[in-house]
Amino acid sequence: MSPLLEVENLVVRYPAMGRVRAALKGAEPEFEAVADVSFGIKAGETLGLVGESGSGKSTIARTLMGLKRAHSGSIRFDGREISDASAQEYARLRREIAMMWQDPVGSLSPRLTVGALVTEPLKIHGRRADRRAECKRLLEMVGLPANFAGRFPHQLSGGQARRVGVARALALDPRLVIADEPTAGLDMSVQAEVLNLLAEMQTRLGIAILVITHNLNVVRHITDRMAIMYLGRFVETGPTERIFHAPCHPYTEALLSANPEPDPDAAQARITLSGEMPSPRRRPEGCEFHSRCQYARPECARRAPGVTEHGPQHAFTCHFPICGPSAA
Ligand SMILES: Nc1ncnc2c1ncn2[C@@H]1O[C@H](COP(=O)(O)OP(=O)(O)OP(=O)(O)O)[C@@H](O)[C@H]1O
Repeated sequence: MSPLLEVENLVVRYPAMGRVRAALKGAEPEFEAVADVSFGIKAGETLGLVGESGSGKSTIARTLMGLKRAHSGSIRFDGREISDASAQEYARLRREIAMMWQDPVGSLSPRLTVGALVTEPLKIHGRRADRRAECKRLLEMVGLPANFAGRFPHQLSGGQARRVGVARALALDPRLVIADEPTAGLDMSVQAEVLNLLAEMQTRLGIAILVITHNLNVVRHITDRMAIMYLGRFVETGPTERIFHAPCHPYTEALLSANPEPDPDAAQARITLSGEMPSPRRRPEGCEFHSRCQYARPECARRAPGVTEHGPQHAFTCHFPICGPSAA
């Protein structure tokens, strides 16, 4: 089955500073927030995008939604190139690609009722439907009683607001949902409820989901595959369970070790990364992770690593991986 979404060699740039200032300083006027990223997602599959703040996750989401233009590379949705789509075409595409924003209460208009919020996408896209019946159907689908339609966002708990966000995202029967930090700010028990809901929606509706998160528990709970981002690049990609069991990239190892684990032995093995992620405005020479890598050798500062395939759908970029010989 060919992927529903195929991204190839995507590069997204932002202005580094004012153009005149950049020219005066002899600096590059733009920098790459996303640098040569490729991935695909099939219908019914969930891909997790993980990385520290500033690694470029939201920029990928914004580019897929047509809110930011790609500098180069290709984005194909259902076989169609969409990276150069017009604003009108993107407006149509939003029926098929839905976004679940990070802050559900903040992203829901405070003056609209839940009923109006959930059915607003139908109105925007001129879809004829019995809105009251659609609202009931969507609320029931996400486990909320129909009488929630009369409530306002401030009357919802965090978990209920997240459910309304899911219902709204599903209103137009999308084929791809981009979920930005779907559990941020929720208690552990509510997080599990929301994740179960997403997993259930995916199985029931066969949609593809791209989950963007810092939270590795979220990734482990609902994704089939994961991509670890550092400075706008993927440093490791592969099946989620495989990476959790045997990561190859030292950055992945450090992220996994920092994940809260009930097992005290695992907690002792926590790796603390030195310093902060460098700025993509001034990329380090060689391997871009070398300044923070506990295994770095002189060669790492000199030469950027290429992509190494390590078994089915598993790949990484590191000169001295921690996973041993390829299991391909
Ligand atoms: N509008 C913008 N103009 C200039 N630089 C930007 C803009 N938006 C993001 N950046 C920069 O691009 C890089 C990637 O940012 P991005 O928000 O995509 O990262 P992220 O991984 O989603 O972070 P977070 O988890 O905090 O949302 C960062 O260096 C950020 O400072």
